[in-house]
Amino acid sequence: MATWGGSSTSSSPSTTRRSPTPAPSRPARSSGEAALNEYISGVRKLAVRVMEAMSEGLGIAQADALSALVTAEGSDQVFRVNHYPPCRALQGLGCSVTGFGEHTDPQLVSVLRSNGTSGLQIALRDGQWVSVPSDRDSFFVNVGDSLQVLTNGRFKSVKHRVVANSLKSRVSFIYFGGPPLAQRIAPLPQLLGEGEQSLYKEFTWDEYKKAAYKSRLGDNRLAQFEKK
Ligand SMILES: O=C(O)CCC(=O)C(=O)O
Ligand SMILES: [Fe+2]
Repeated sequence: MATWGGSSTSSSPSTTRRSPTPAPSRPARSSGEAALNEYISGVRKLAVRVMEAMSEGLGIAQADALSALVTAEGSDQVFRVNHYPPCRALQGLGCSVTGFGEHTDPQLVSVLRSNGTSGLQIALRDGQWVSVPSDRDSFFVNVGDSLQVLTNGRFKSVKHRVVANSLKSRVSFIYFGGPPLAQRIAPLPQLLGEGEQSLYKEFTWDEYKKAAYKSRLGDNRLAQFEKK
């Protein structure tokens, strides 16, 4: 299938930026950079709140049991801007072109906002694709593979993709909250019930990232770390 736009193609420039943690240590060089830093710090706070609510929902007494991994010194955070130009050739054809192929995000949590143009879809358990409403004032929070492991599968990383729009350009801004490279990714001990074993082999975030880069986007990257 053809791919249209997205962060990996040169036809539509996009930006991947590693965010300083927790806050920039030097003054911003421009008002644009200052605004970007402010935005990143805001969505990071949102990610922390969501992870705290998840801990609470899981009955974990320690509120920051999950969120501490994204606030930790050296946490691995990425901010990405994707641009999908309109694919006018599709108009009236009743078919679609992939903008960003199906995948799960490897980090703990992703916080996405778009310019209000539709295109993002998630896969339901039965494999059916459903569109995520393209409200520019809403945030879409996605569970990543690492959070699936930390919760021993209680939260699942959801497969998603982007389908190009025939009329409007789509721009998305995504904050990916990852742990420090040396962080061991394993189910939280306080979460495991009596006799409950981890569903996954042990690995660090660095090992998982390296394995993810070696795999293809659409591969089930967690599969090689699942205990058989
Ligand atoms: O651009 C989008 O809406 C989603 C992109 C995405 O899933 C990603 O960058 O991981
Ligand atoms: Fe993604």
